[in-house]
Amino acid sequence: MIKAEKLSKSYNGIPAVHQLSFEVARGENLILLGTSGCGKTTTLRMINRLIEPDQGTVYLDGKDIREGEPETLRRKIGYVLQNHGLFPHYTVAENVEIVPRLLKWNTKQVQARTEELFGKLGLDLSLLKKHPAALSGGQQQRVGLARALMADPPVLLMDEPFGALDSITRIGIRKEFLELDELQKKTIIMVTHDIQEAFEMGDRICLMDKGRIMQLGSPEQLLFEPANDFVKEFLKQQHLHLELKVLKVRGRSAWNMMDELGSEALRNLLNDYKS
Ligand SMILES: Nc1ncnc2c1ncn2[C@@H]1O[C@H](COP(=O)(O)OP(=O)(O)OP(=O)(O)O)[C@@H](O)[C@H]1O
Repeated sequence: MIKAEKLSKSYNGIPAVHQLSFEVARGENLILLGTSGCGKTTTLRMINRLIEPDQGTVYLDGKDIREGEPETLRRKIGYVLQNHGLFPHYTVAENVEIVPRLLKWNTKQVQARTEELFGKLGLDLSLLKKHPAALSGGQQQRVGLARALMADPPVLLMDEPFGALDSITRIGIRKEFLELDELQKKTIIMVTHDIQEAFEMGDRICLMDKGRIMQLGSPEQLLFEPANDFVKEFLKQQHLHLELKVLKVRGRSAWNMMDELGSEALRNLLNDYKS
């Protein structure tokens, strides 16, 4: 569905992203994970042409994204910005109507889609008249998602979508996102620096450092088959917690997994639970 081929981007001669290549299958959730400044946002923004790469190509369904107009591309790709990215001087209604207005939907269509999405996202319709500042962080984030989903784009890019929320709200809203039917079939690329979040939400994780991919693989692969010392070190502190998360998320028998993977730490922990 999405293929990035040897993407590079420098700012003032300093490389931010270097020769990055990856593919994302239809319906897959790919997480771009890494510390601040490793090039996650630059990578994400090269996919919807908010940033043009110095080198390399992005393909959407086999077609070079530079071939059409950026606006046409962005209708196929929803974008949830860091800190919700709502326009502060627009009401909530005006914010969510931006793309439908561009697509010249009539008022009835806009209203029906807004009501549908607000229902699914647990947002009260009375919020439509308010300005973003009058909403809680969780509500703002949901409105940001609603705005990105209005035209039902097949691809969704999310840049630290939960970054501004406190940790309790964050866990709750993450769970809601995972269960939302609107997101089930979408191809999602999400940026985060939160390791737990990456392991909970990603089908695959692209761990980056200094503009390069350190490892791209399933959560299990990163945990149990780290490609290098960087990956090992990056996950070290939270390893046990992540092992349990992987088991829970994948819904597989912990004992089978343990035999397959032979993880000593997990074996000890499960033995503790058993006794
Ligand atoms: N417009 C710009 N001008 C100059 N340098 C930039 C610009 N945008 C990004 N950079 C630099 O490029 C590098 C990668 O930035 P990027 O925002 O892609 O990283 P990131 O991993 O998303 O970081 P964060 O998690 O902090 O958002 C950083 O060193 C950053 O300072």
